[in-house]
Amino acid sequence: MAETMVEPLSKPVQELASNGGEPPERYIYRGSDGIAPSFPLLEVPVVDLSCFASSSPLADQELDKLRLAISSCGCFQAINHGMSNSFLDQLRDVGKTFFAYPTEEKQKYSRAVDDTEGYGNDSVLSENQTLDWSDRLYLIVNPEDQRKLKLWPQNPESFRDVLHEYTVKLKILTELVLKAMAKSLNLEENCFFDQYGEEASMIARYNFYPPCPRPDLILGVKPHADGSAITFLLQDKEVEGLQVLKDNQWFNVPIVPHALLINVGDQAEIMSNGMFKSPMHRVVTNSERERMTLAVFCLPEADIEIGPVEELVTEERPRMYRKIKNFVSLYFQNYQQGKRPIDTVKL
Ligand SMILES: O=C(O)CCC(=O)C(=O)O
Ligand SMILES: [Fe+2]
Repeated sequence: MAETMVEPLSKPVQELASNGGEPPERYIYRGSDGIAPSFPLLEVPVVDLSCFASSSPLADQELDKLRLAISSCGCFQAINHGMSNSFLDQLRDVGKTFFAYPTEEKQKYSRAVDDTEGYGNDSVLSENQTLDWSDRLYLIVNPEDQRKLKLWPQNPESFRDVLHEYTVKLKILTELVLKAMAKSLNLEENCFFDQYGEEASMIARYNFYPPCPRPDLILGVKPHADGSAITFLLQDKEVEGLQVLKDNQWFNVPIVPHALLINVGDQAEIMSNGMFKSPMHRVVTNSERERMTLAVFCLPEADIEIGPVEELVTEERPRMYRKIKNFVSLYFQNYQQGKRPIDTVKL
């Protein structure tokens, strides 16, 4: 995921927030899609993952729900994913504890100017880029031999174990979900998983959004679609902020306690020949409360060529995307220039 930086890292947003005053110009969002004072709520389907794990009589019904969800809004709330509430709380707690430390402690894990991994904020790739109102901790968690442990916080003490355990669990869930996505279209269950590969990468990103003095002018994350195959998002337990674009309108994504929000990324849209939608989404800020989320991006192995599954290319539905390897490298080149990376592989 090499990005080319044009200037050194800027101040943590957390410091800007605690210093008060008017936020710097570079954070003001100038998109035409504006930030209204309120938004309608999106009805995100809730899918019971336990129905896919065994030969449940409810499997067919749940597969229909899954297909409808990811071919319309591009995301669903996954419940019965096999992780306890207390474990999800621990995952949130280690992140919140880390971001609550003084800057010096966090900066032990700072990302290098020419890297994406570590503690830091929005990578500055162009002079006129609008910055996101968030600080992050971005870590490759899989394959395990690619972990850079020097960037993994040693405090709180349980941080590394908890994130490791989450990775192991999500690896299993990724396979389950990719197979269910194939079955929901009556395809051979391995058709997406084979393209994804056994040694796929998983990248974890803790997103920390300090309270923002101008939620009417500033976004936590600019509009984007994920470059992954699928993304798991552990939302903040109490504070909303995520919005999804549907029918050209922004909707708030509700918090479903104990659920994981799973969304389709560009690479699953490509593999499904556009049957599944990689939704545009963004994060709004609020002036009262901080918010923290944990996103895990699941990316197909970089040297496997991905492309639309042949069964999904028909006369009525011609091939929409060309085959591509290492989609992620192309992703960043286009994203910060305000282009949708997936458009560059459209036929
Ligand atoms: O924090 C959120 O709700 C979403 C973050 C997100 O979209 C991302 O990290 O790609
Ligand atoms: Fe995202």
